[in-house]
Amino acid sequence: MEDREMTIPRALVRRPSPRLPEGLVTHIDRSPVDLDLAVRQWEGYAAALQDAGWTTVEVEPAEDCPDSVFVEDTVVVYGSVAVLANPGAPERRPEVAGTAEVLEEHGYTLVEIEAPGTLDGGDVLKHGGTVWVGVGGRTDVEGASQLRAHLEPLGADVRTVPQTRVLHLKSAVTALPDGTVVGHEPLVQDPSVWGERFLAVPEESGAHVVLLGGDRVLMAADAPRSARRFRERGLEVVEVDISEFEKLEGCVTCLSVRLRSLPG
Ligand SMILES: CN(C)C(=N)NCCC[C@H](N)C(=O)O
Repeated sequence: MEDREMTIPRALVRRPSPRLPEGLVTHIDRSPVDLDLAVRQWEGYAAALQDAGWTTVEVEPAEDCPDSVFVEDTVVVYGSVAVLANPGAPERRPEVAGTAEVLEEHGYTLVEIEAPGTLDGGDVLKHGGTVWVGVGGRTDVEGASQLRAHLEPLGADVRTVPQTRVLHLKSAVTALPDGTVVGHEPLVQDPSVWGERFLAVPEESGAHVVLLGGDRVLMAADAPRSARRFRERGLEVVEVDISEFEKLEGCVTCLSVRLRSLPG
């Protein structure tokens, strides 16, 4: 693999299904989703990635899968290995094939989480060589241990974290570029897992950041106080409105999979 290829920043995204409004809700009450607005918000999200220098790669849309826009849940990418998820919600399992296809075309080595283990990509937070896996919701102990078996030979330090208060681990916490783990405390099961590196943020959506490279982060527009704190820490914050996806327990992380080392 050439160095140039190692550094092309690309991100998988998947256009919303016309059935998006039927997407799953688990921890919140259902409210109507405006499909046209959702499509515009998705386009705005993809444009924000592109403006930040990312080439977006579209996974073939899965029209019959309401939650398929949340492409993050279908895979965990580590270097040139793609660990295909076995989503904890059976209705989401057909989403995985489309992600597998595009990653195979791009030269990734595919491995998979096999039943009876379950694992959703949204339960996996990576930073540096550490991989935290939220267990207790969509991801079970067996799924987490299969992930460990795939990633530890690659040098990852895989740690499990209890996770039941929200849908996914990354609904509760994500990491800033310097490795600070941000979370809205009422939703974080055990902040002591992260010790000194944990930073409480005042809004639920303030806990969700996508790292765009350097000091730039992408986050939802409905967490202005958290955004201000990040700016005070020297970060450049890009905000996008994703209200329609939040109605389905989605957040900014769920809508893409960043491929820093995509070969070819
Ligand atoms: C970090 N998060 C939250 C995610 N990666 N995924 C959100 C999936 C939402 C979907 N309605 C579902 O219930 O599966």
